[in-house]
Amino acid sequence: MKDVSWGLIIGLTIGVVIGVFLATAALFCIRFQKRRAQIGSSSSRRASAIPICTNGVDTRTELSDSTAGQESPKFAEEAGTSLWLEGPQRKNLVSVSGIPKYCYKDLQKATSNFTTLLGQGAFGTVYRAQMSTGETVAVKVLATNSKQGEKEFQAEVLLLGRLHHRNLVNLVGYCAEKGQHMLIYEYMTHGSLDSHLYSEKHEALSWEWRVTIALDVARGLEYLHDGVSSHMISLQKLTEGKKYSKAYALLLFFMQAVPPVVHRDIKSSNILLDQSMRARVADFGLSREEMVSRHASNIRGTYGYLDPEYISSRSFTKKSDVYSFGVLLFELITGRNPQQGLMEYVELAAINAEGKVGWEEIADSRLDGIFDVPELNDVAALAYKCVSRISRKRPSMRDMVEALTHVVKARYSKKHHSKRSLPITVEEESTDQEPSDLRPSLSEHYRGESVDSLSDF
Ligand SMILES: Nc1ncnc2c1ncn2[C@@H]1O[C@H](COP(=O)(O)OP(=O)(O)OP(=O)(O)O)[C@@H](O)[C@H]1O
Repeated sequence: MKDVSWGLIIGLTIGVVIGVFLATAALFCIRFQKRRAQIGSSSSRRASAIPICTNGVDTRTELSDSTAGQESPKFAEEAGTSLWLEGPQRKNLVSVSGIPKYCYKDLQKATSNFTTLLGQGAFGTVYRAQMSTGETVAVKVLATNSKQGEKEFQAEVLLLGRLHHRNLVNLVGYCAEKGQHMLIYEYMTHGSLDSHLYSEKHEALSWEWRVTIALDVARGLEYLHDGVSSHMISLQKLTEGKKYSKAYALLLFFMQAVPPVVHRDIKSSNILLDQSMRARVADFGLSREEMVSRHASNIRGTYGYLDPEYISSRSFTKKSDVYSFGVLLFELITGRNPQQGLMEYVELAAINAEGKVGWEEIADSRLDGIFDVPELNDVAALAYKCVSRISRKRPSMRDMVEALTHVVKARYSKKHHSKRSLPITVEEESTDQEPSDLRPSLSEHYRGESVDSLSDF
């Protein structure tokens, strides 16, 4: 009798759970269809029609502007939902991943037959493409000597397409035709950070802007390292203000959740600056089989930024990225190239600096002494923790986001101590939401320009 009633209870419970699950799934489908219809018909501020090749036939599909990034969550949602359920595309990898597939001939035309060269990297050649829709993108044509097969390429595209953050150079499409593999990225108007630090073509970046860039990079890396937990915050945001129902937000969350990604090649040439001079991490999520350091066999990465522990153990971890990030911070402070003895210079300065003070000695001469000394010391002390030889003593990227945010907030409150009328919107801050009033305004990214106004972008 006891057995029968237990069986009944278990049976009923399973029945109820399955029933609830099916009802919820049905609700999702209805909401998705509705949402898809809305997205399809909405004339989003940034939306543009991009020709997309599907099963060999050109179709036009709504796609948000690549520059939208995280400022507008529409891109991820549109890619994730509107394309995902497309009937005819269902069998196509493009529709499953939600990543638009571009036609070779369109890209050929948009790059004037691959002549609009932006540069050459370890993975291939990058071109600027002006699409017929008016959108500008960067096309990375992967080197044909790559050992990567079709499946690996598709897997890479699938992963990259799931990573979306405003401090990443997001993938907006791909092309696999005529034996070529291409990745299409958002176009970064202001080029790479290293050109701003070292090229006379650009004015020197102000100290304040350097800190802002550091915080941007920290946020991008934090997202890569703790992707899923960052999404927890996004989930919270999705449900805020009843923009989406909890169930719908939960589904979006699971569709976008990504495994942690270790970058493996953080360096100033992999930090690109967008039209607002906002820093974004590039070249993440790419398989790096070919990317072997010129200086040591089987070591992948770039000389000058390599974690010494990785060199000895051959095991690359998130903390190896933290090390490279520390080097990048010192690069921002000193304006010196890590491949030309930066860390030796830092180690010498560390003897005098005793950890927390005296780092101003190594400040970039292009700053002309215009920086807040305690702030520079704080950032240098943080950088020094990142480059600790013992990886477990290094902070996490989350710690770095917190610490750098604190530096910026302290600056803000110091500056506005006497101007109490301006509010500090501390609550605004989260891992993927920029507290815009903590950033110098656009006109202030070059050295010597006033940063009294903290106006929004
Ligand atoms: N999305 C983009 N927008 C604008 N310029 C870009 C973009 N992606 C790359 N570039 C430019 O193209 C050039 C080559 O970039 P790529 O990332 O392939 O190589 P790299 O970072 O210079 O070197 P490596 O591959 O060794 O890291 C660089 O000058 C870079 O600034």
